Amino acid sequence: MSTGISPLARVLSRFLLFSTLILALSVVFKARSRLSLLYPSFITPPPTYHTTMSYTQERYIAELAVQRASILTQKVFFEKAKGTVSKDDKSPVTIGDFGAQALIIQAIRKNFPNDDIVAEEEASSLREDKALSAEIWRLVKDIKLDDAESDNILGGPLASEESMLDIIDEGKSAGGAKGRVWALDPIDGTKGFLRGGQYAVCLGLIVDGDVKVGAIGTPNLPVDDAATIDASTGAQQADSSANGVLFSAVLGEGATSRPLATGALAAAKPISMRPVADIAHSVFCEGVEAGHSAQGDNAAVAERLGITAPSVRLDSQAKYCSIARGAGDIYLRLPVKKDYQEKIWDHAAGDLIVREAGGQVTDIYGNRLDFSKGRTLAANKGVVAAPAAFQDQVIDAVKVVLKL
Ligand SMILES: Nc1ncnc2c1ncn2[C@@H]1O[C@H](COP(=O)(O)O)[C@@H](OP(=O)(O)O)[C@H]1O
Ligand SMILES: [Mg+2]
Ligand SMILES: [Mg+2]
Ligand SMILES: [Mg+2]
Repeated sequence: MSTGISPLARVLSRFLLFSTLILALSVVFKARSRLSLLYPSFITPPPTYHTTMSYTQERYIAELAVQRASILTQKVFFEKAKGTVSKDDKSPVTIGDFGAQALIIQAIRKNFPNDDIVAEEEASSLREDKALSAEIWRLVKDIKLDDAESDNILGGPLASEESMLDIIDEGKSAGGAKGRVWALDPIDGTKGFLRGGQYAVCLGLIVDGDVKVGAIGTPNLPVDDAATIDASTGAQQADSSANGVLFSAVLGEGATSRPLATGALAAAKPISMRPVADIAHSVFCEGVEAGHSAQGDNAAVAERLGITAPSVRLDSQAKYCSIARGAGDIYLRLPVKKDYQEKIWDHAAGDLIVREAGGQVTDIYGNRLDFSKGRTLAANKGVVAAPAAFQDQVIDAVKVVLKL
């Protein structure tokens, strides 16, 4: 049966419908583009403004994580659980190094799961040494901050011995010039730690090759920023016996120190390098270990600068922290071995803390440390840190002594 509509009428009506649709669409587009001249936001999404990131959360997590790991290192020291294994670079690796690395990586993973991590230690030797692994787990499993909320923020206790080993191995990133990379030295100055001297728990955040955040725990430095330095023991001497400091910095926002606490963070105060009128009256820091510290060359540089005060010898990034709060003025780390490449975890946090406290940090040629080259500072040799106004003068002396 016929419907009464001819095929021609059907084609015509479809054509009409189609052209009405096209017309309607063009009217809408015209109106939108006109409107967008007056109210761009009507069409275009509002522009996103890239303000300077404050890294508040990163600083907070770094400080808390370093604080919790420092509690472990102290526990390990006081229990005298000094089991060590040998590593390729012959530096002792202790229970504290592995345990602190696991605790800090867990905190980073919990809060910033997509970030890369470059950490000093790896778990392969532990997987072969079941007794050492079990001993580390015994000490790590109960470590927590007194403040439950803060501890929760870090992810609470680790789940198991096996997951602890896996977490330790999450610090194997290659680093480089792109993205967010945490540089972690769970115990810097392991030899100082074993001697009961200075050591530091160090964590830095590098974004696109630039250090943005640094946090360092120094459990054996006096809380008092103004404590005097005893050159013979290489440590600051405080009137009170309160030890344990947490330093931190964010690029462009200054450096602070606060007492290392066992729960929530203690109150922080700003720190800065002390004013130096004449470089000859300054004090310089250097490493204790002759294998890392060219003490003869350092002394020759000091002599050229007219410095007569004896050097202060400290292990670890406690040297950066000390000059950043005015306990000493210059840090000299001239190369001992020609081919040695400094590791990024030995410098990232300290470099930023000193610069934010009014200092300058360069290599022996006067070039800024370049954290974009991977796991090492492949583009630099040695380290020289000094009050910014005197950096050139110190570098000139270094160049003469090292015949650069
Ligand atoms: N030949 C060398 N030159 C410079 N630094 C070296 C070195 N051999 C090892 N180191 C590094 O020196 C760090 C200690 O520095 P300092 O002597 O200032 O305390 C060690 O960190 P760890 O103790 O974390 O292994 C290690 O990475
Ligand atoms: Mg080491
Ligand atoms: Mg180190
Ligand atoms: Mg270390």
